[in-house]
Amino acid sequence: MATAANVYWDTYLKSKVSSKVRKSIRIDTLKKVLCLPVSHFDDHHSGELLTRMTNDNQAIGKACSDTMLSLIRNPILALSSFIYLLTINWKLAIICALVGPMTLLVGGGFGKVLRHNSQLLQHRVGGLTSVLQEILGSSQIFKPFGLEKKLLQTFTQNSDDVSKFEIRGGKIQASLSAAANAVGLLSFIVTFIVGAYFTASGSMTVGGLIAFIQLMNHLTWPFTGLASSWGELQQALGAADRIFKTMDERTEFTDIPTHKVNHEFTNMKVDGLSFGYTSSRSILNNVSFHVEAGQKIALVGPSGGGKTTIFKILLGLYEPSGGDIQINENNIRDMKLQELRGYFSFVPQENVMYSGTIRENIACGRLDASEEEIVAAAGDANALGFILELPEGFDTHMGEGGIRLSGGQKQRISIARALLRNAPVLLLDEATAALDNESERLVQKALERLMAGRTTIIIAHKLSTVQQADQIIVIQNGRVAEKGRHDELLQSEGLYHTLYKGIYSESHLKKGKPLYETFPL
Ligand SMILES: Nc1ncnc2c1ncn2[C@@H]1O[C@H](COP(=O)(O)OP(=O)(O)OP(=O)(O)O)[C@@H](O)[C@H]1O
Repeated sequence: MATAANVYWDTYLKSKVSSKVRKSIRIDTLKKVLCLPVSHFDDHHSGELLTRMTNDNQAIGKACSDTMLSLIRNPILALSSFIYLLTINWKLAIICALVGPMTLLVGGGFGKVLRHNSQLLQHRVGGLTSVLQEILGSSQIFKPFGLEKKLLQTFTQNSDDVSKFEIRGGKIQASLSAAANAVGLLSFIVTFIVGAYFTASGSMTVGGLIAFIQLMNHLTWPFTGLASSWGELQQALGAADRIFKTMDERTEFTDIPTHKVNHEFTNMKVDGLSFGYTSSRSILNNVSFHVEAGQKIALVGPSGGGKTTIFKILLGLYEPSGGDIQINENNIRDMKLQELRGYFSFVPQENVMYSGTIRENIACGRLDASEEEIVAAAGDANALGFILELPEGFDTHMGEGGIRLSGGQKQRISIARALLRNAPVLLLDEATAALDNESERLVQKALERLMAGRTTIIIAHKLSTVQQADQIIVIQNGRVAEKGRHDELLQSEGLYHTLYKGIYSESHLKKGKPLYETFPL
């Protein structure tokens, strides 16, 4: 009964400790990840961060239970056995105890190699996880393009690489165990020979030798076990190194901040803005424009010119390398990031949906919004109709395993979020994906409501949006090529005129309607 209870508590407590440690590391790592700047995600594969949260976390959890226990328990066992053996024959006990330093030497040597291998292995596991993530998230593309074979090949190559380091790790661990056992066996043989000599010379009885040999096992196996545990500890320390590396990364915030919307907005001045994602390539050069409260500003220009980059800087996702941005006459460099972000609602082109209910997805706009406010935002975003038609309405689950919404429906959820946020400046990256007429009409109406009375900066693709703007800023190769209203820019016959002609002229000859509905090309 006592043994059964002992086994129960031993297993239960070890798993409890391991689980608590893993949970705490998982949460601390995620807290850190949430505070990392966007640039970190440009340079690191998400698979790497995933392995920190899974494999590395697992290794540390194990080390904190089984390994740590054996590192504490085994020396105590060895020490008590040693004291007992001393009472039988102190000379033989000292010879026998030499097993200790020898196994520790073996454990230390192999442990270093194991730690290095574990670093290399986890790096490859990170790569493999990233490849797997990409494959799982791209079924809409790899199936029509018939990429199954190519993806399998890429995955197999990465998997082979992981397997190579796993097998190498197994070999090192096996060598460590074999060497520790060999040391144990050697110590047994030496003790037996010396013991036999002591017995023959009369300084030890046969009974004493038999008792000694039976008991010495309790001295040698804790040490051989210690060598394996040492190896495991080294692998866990490798995992801890990687987690600490993430923990030491530079963050945007020291702790998860509280965000609040800033309702007061009078103007924004962007003066001589310069920026490059890397020091070797400049993306924005001396970009300047002013925005007054209530204005609609359209950013247009050829692809890759830097329009989205301007949004990223306004949202504080990247720091400008030169120039100034002032909001209400205050330089954004002197603001906290949460204060800066509090001026904006952002509607991206790609509508990101989280797993959770439709209600939760809309409430991302303002987490403390009431049910009435959520319903009203859905109504204004023309989303209420389709939400109420769903069997579970606002409680319908989205994301993996949940409902899949159409492109237009997702856009309307995104608009509802922005309406709920009710920030004074709207940053809108107009969608280029074509919707059917009815869906387009519903999205357009929702956007009109969202923009009404709100300062708006739009990365514009639709001709109608551009024509209605108070100011059009044409961005080309990271510079402001032209600024002005639609008519003024057409008259000046610059880049805007060329882009406009490109979408308008041919159809104008035919039906008086634009050839393309998006602008610019
Ligand atoms: N995270 C990044 N790291 C490095 N370069 C980037 C990054 N994001 C964008 N770029 C580069 O910056 C340049 C400007 O990109 P940006 O997305 O701002 O252009 P854009 O005018 O919005 O283009 P589009 O109209 O096609 O969306 C491009 O050459 C792009 O390759």
